[in-house]
Amino acid sequence: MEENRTRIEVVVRVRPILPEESRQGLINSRIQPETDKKSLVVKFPESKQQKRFKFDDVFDESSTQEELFARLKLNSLVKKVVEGFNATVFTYGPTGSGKTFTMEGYEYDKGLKPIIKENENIGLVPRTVKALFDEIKQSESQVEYTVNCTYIQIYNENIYDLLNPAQLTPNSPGLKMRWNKSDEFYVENLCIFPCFTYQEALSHFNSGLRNKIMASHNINSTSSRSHSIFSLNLEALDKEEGRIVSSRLQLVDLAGSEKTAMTGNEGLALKESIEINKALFTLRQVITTLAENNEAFVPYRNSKLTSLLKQSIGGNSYCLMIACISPIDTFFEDNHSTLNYAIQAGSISNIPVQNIDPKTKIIRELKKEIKRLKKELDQANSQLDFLSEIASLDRKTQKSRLQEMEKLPLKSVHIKRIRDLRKSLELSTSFEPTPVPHTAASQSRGKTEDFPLSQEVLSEKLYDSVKMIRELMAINKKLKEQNSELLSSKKNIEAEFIEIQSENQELKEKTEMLETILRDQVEQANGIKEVENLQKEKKELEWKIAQLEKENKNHSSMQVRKSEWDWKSKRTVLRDHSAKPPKVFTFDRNEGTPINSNGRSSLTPREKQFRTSFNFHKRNTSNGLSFDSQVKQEALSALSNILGYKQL
Ligand SMILES: Nc1ncnc2c1ncn2[C@@H]1O[C@H](COP(=O)(O)OP(=O)(O)OP(=O)(O)O)[C@@H](O)[C@H]1O
Repeated sequence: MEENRTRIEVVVRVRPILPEESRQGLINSRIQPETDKKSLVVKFPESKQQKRFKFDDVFDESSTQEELFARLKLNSLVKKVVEGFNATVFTYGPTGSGKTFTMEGYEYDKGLKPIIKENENIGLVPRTVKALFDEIKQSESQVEYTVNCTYIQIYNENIYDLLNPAQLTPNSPGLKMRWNKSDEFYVENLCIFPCFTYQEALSHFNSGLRNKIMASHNINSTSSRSHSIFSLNLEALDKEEGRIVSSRLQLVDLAGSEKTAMTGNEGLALKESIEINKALFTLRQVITTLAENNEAFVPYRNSKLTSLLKQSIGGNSYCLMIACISPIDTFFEDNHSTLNYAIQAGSISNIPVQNIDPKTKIIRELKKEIKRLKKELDQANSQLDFLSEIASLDRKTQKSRLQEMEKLPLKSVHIKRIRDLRKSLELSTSFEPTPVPHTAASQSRGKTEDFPLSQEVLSEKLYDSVKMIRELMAINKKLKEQNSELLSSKKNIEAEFIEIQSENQELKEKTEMLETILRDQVEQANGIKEVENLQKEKKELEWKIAQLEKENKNHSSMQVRKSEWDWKSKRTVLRDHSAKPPKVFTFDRNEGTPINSNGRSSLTPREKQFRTSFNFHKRNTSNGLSFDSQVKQEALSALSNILGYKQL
C-alpha cells in the first residue's frame, strides 16, 4: 500500500459584489484579499483590530473561472485520480456566496432550470471532467480505462438519484445508504452511467442539474436546496501487468448555510433551511473534531452528507475545499465563520491510498520477483558457461577472459570469485610449470604456445567452480522456495478474501433480518397500544353501563313505589266515594297490576296496554336476563369483537 499523508488543501474565493447589491448601496469594508494571493485581512472596526487569514490560495473578486481552474492545479489532482487515488473537490460557504457558480458556472432561467452554454464562465465541474478524459487519453497504451458516473442530491436528509427521474417523485423516501467492508458508505441502487467521452459525462451532469431542487429567496434568487455530489468512478486495467486500479473523483456543491431571518424562508423552504443547517452543523463538528484531535470520535454518522464524505475529510482521499465568501458587510458574520472553519479544515490530514485490487497487487509482486529470479538464473548460467569455456582454454586466453568477466555487471560475490580465480591463475604462472607429457595434440599446437595450467591448479579451479555452482544452485533453490512461499501466501490471502466476503454477506443478511424484526416490533408495539386504548375504552363503557344500570334500578324502584302510591290513593278514593262495599285488591309484584278477588286483573285492556309499555324496563327477555342486562351484554360482546377476544 502506497501511503503519503497530506493536508486538505483550502482556498478562498471572494465573489464580486452583484449589480443588485450595488444598486442597494451595499459595500465591502471589512474583507480584503492581499496581493500575495495567499491571505486575506479581516477588519473588526468595533475593536479597531484586524486579523490575517492564510490559505493555500486566495481568489479575489476579479478572478475568472479559467484562472481559478488553472491556479487550483486541478490537472495534477486529476492525474492522481488516473493513477488510482480518490479525490474530492467541494465548495463551502453561506447561501449566495458563489458555490454553485464556482462548480457549474451556468445561468438559471426563471423556471430555475440551468441554461447550458459552454462559455468562459463554465465552472470547475465541466473543466475537471474534461481534464480527466484528456489525462486518460495521454496515459500508457497498455492501460485500459472504464469510466462511469453517478449524481446524487441530499435533500431534507434523503438521498435522491438525479440521474433517475423515476425515483424523484414527491413522496419518494429516497435511496438507502449502506456501509461496505472498506469502511465506506455508499448509496444503494444508484443508476451508474458508463462514459466513454468527456461529452457523455458532461451530458449526464447537465441532465442531473435539470433535476436538482432549486428555489429563490431574499438572498439568492437561484439557491440550491440540496447538497449535490457528482462522482466519476474509474477502473484502470494494465493489460501487461494484469493489474486493476480503481479510483473516484467526487465534485461536491454544498447547499449554503442560511439565516432564516435574512432569507425570509417559510413553510417548506424553512424546513429545507433547517435540514441544510443541520447537515452543515455536523460537517463543522467533523471538521472541528478532526482539526482538534485526530484520535477523538468523529460524528460522521450524524448526517448523510458527512457519512458520504467520510473518506474525503480525514480519510484516504486527496481533498480540496473551496470556501466561498459574499463580500458585502451584511454577511460579515457568516463570512468570518466560514474563514474560521476553512482554517480548521486546512489542518486536517488525509492519507491518500492507491486503490490497487488486492489480488492483482499480489500477482504484480510475484511477477516482479519471478523476473528478478530469472535474471539471476540467467547470470548464473552464463557464468557456468563461461567457467567451463575457460577451463578448456590456454592460460593466456584464460587470463584475458577472466579480466573481461570482472567487468560484467555481476553480483559482488561472483566478481570476487572471478578475481580470486584470476589471481590464482597469475600465481600459478610464477611457478615452474609441471612437466606435462607432450601429447599429439600439444605438439600440433606448436612450441610457441603458453603452458596450459598445471593439473594441481586446474583441479583447484575446478573445485572452486563446482563450489560456486553449488552456491548458485543453493541460491536458486532458496529463490524458488521464496517464490512458492509467495504463491502459497497469495492463495491464503485469496481464501481469506473469500471467507471475509461470505462473512460480510452473512452480516448483511443478519442486518436485514434485524431490520425486519425491528420493523415487526414497531408494528407490534403500535398494535399493543391500539389494544390498550380499546381496553381503556371498554372499561369506560363498562363503567357507564354500570352507572346506567344503577340509575335504572333506582328508577324502577321509584316506579314500583309510585304505582303503590297510585294504587293506595285509588283505593282511598274508592273507599270514600263508593256506596258499594269496598273491593279488596292485591298487588301483583311482578306486573305492578292490581288484581281482584277472582285473581283477574282489575284493569281495563287500555290500562293494561299502557302499563305494559310503561314498565318496559322490567320485561324479562328470552334468555332470562332483564332488558338492561341484555343491552349491557350486547355492548360488551360488541367491544370484545372489536378487541378480537371471544365473547365475555
Ligand atoms: N465569481 C462570480 N462572478 C459573477 N457572479 C457570481 C460569482 N459568484 C457568484 N455569482 C453570482 O452570485 C449569485 C449567487 O451565487 P450562487 O448561486 O453560486 O451562490 P451559492 O453559494 O451557490 O448559493 P446557495 O447556497 O444558495 O445555492 C448568482 O447569481 C451567481 O451568478
